[in-house]
Formats: sequence, structure tokens, C-alpha cells
Amino acid sequence: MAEESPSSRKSNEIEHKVYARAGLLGNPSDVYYGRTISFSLANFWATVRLQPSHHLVITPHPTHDLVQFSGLDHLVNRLQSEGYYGGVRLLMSICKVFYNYCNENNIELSKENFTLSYDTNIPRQTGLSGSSAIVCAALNCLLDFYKVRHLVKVEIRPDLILSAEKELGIIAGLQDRVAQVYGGLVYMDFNKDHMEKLGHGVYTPMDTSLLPPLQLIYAENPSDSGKVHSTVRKRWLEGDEFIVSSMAEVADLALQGQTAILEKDYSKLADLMNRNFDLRRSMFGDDALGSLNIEMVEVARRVGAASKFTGSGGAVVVFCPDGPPQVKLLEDACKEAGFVIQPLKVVPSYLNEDDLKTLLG
Ligand SMILES: Nc1ncnc2c1ncn2[C@@H]1O[C@H](COP(=O)(O)OP(=O)(O)O)[C@@H](O)[C@H]1O
Ligand SMILES: O=C(O)[C@H]1O[C@H](OP(=O)(O)O)[C@H](O)[C@@H](O)[C@@H]1O
Ligand SMILES: [Mg+2]
Repeated sequence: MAEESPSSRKSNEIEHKVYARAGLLGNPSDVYYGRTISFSLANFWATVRLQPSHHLVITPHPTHDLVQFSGLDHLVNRLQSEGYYGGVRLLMSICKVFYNYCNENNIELSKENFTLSYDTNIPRQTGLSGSSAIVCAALNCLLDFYKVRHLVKVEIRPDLILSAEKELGIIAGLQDRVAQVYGGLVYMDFNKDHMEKLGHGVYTPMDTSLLPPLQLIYAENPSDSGKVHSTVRKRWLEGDEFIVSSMAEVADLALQGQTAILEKDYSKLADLMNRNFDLRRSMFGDDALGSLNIEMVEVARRVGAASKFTGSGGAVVVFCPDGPPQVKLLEDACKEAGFVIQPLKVVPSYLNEDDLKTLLG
């Protein structure tokens, strides 16, 4: 299962690449002690580079952390489309979480400093987990720079990545981070007992070759996962019966999906994907999901394909049960609607030997 980790080292520089992820079934129940099946995709990735340096420096990205504008209209347009934040706060936050975790667990860190910089081609805030890709790649750099990879268990790493985002007030779940730490296709069970006893879920890598060809549709339409989740989260915490039972049904789709994928029962997979989106829609409501996002799902369904969000909105994973002619119909429909469509490329697992050793210990 292990492939070489997508990292590289030039003299004493460290670079890690982490791919976008798609939730195939069960999301967003990961935020609610549920189950999901998710995978990393080679279509998009973020890279973080670490270079040893005298001071500790977090380098702003020239475009994602823009602070120089041609004028007020440029500044205001930019804030309206992309919000106030780029990746700098993500890098700072994972440094803090990593440092605290090492302190609390008696993992000694040398006194050396570094400069962190990042780049990403993951379409911003489209539910492809651009945020945790940056955080995960930074964590990988820190693990290697301080040579502590063997001391930080693989199952714990998604929690560290999530803590870094929670620290910033981003409402998020673990599925993104698990898919991005493990790579490949992973079945995840976030059962409450396990989560409380072990401090993490139970993660089972699956063979990526079991998946049928899948398509990705997305639009440049940033949506904030925190905002999308906040009302449903509040209702769930209050014990709202409809939300609690619907979320349990979403979690069950991943359980059924695991069997369907293992048996290559793709018509069942299509039904489960569609049901997944229908349940999300009934819980979150059309206003929170946004008409453009709903249209991306609908465009696929109009050609008879199965479709659902990869994350909280912005991108859609599609399965065309009738094969290439149906994919062609879908491409034409997307072109007309102004959506980008491309075949999904699933990344195999990229845990290395040191990572695998921590799973045994
Ligand atoms: N492509 C990106 N470049 C820079 N920062 C990003 C990017 N995508 C996300 N972020 C940062 O992560 C935060 C949370 O993003 P989120 O809503 O979770 O989007 P995603 O679905 O891509 O993970 C953003 O507010 C921003 O600070
Ligand atoms: O709503 C979802 O399906 C996911 O939303 C977040 O992911 P994002 O890529 O930021 O949209 C969240 O982090 C995930 O855990 C949810 O499953
Ligand atoms: Mg995110």
C-alpha cells in the first residue's frame, strides 16, 4: 500500500505536497460522529516549503495573501470574492499546535528555526479542502525538519490539523485531514465511543482500483465551510430530532457504500451518492447551499448521473453509470452552464515506512 511520500529535499530544504480531497459518501457526518468514505485526488494540490533560517519566518503568498492593491475598488472586490484570509494564519496555527503537542507529549524539539512558504492550485474554498491541504503539508514539513515523524502517530495527525483550523474558528471535520494524511481511498468511522476512548476515529484504507471512473465539476465560487455548517451544527448540538436522525442516515450511507464498493455494486453506489446529497439539501436548506452549488448537482442528474458535494460546497463528485457517452453529455451540459469538468484522478496511499511504523506501535 505504501508509495513514496510526495516530498522532496533540496540540500536542507524540505517540501511536501498534499492533494485535494473529495468526500465520496457520508460527508458531512464526520463532523457529527458519523462515517465517511473519502479520497485524495491528483487534480489539485498544495505545497509547503521549509528552509532552515536564522529567524522563524512565515512568508505570505504573493497572490493568496495579497496586501498591495491598485486602489480601493481592487481591495474591496478582492475582499468580497475571497474574504480577509489567506494561508498565513493556517501556517502559524499549525506551528502553534505542533509545538504544544510536542511539549505535552515530551517530544523534544531542537532549537533550529525555519522559513515556511506555500503555494496551492486547489480552487479556493470549493469544498476540495484547500485549507487542510496547506495545513497538512506544513505539518509534514515540521515532522521532517525536527525529525519526529516516528513519534507522532499517523492517526493523531488529522486531529492536529483540525485543531489548527479550529483555533481559527473554522468549523470543520476530520474526513479531509484523514484523506490528506493517508492519501488514497479511506473508509472512516468516527463513532463517539472510539473518538472518546482513542482520541481519533478508525481509519481503513481501501484499494483505489475498486472505484469506477468519476468526474469532478466545480465553479469559481468560494463558500465558507464554517458559515455553511454553523446553523446545522447548532441544531445538532441542541438535539434537533430531524438533524440527528438525518445525520445518522448520512453516516449509514458510508457503511453501505463500503460494501457496495468492495462488491463493485456501482448501481448501489449511484443511489447512495444521490441520497447523500438529498439528505444534505433537506438539512441545510437551499439558501445555505447556494443556487450555483445546487445547479452543479442538478446538471449531472439531468443527464442521468449520480452526484453530490465533495465537501461543503463549490465542487461536485459525479458518477456516470452509462460510461463515456454519458460523460460526453455531461461535458456538454457543463460547458453550457459555465462549470469546469474534469476526470477525477485518485491518488494512491502515500504513507511511508516511518508512518506505517507508528500505526503498529
Ligand atoms: N486556496 C487557498 N489559498 C489560501 N488560503 C486558503 C485557500 N483555501 C482556503 N484558504 C484558507 O482556509 C480558510 C478556510 O477555508 P475553507 O472554507 O475550509 O475552504 P476549503 O473548502 O478549500 O477547505 C480560508 O478562510 C482561508 O484562510
Ligand atoms: O460539509 C462537508 O461535507 C465538509 O465540509 C468541510 O470541508 P470543506 O472542504 O471545507 O468544505 C469539513 O471540513 C468536512 O469535515 C465536511 O465533511
Ligand atoms: Mg476547509
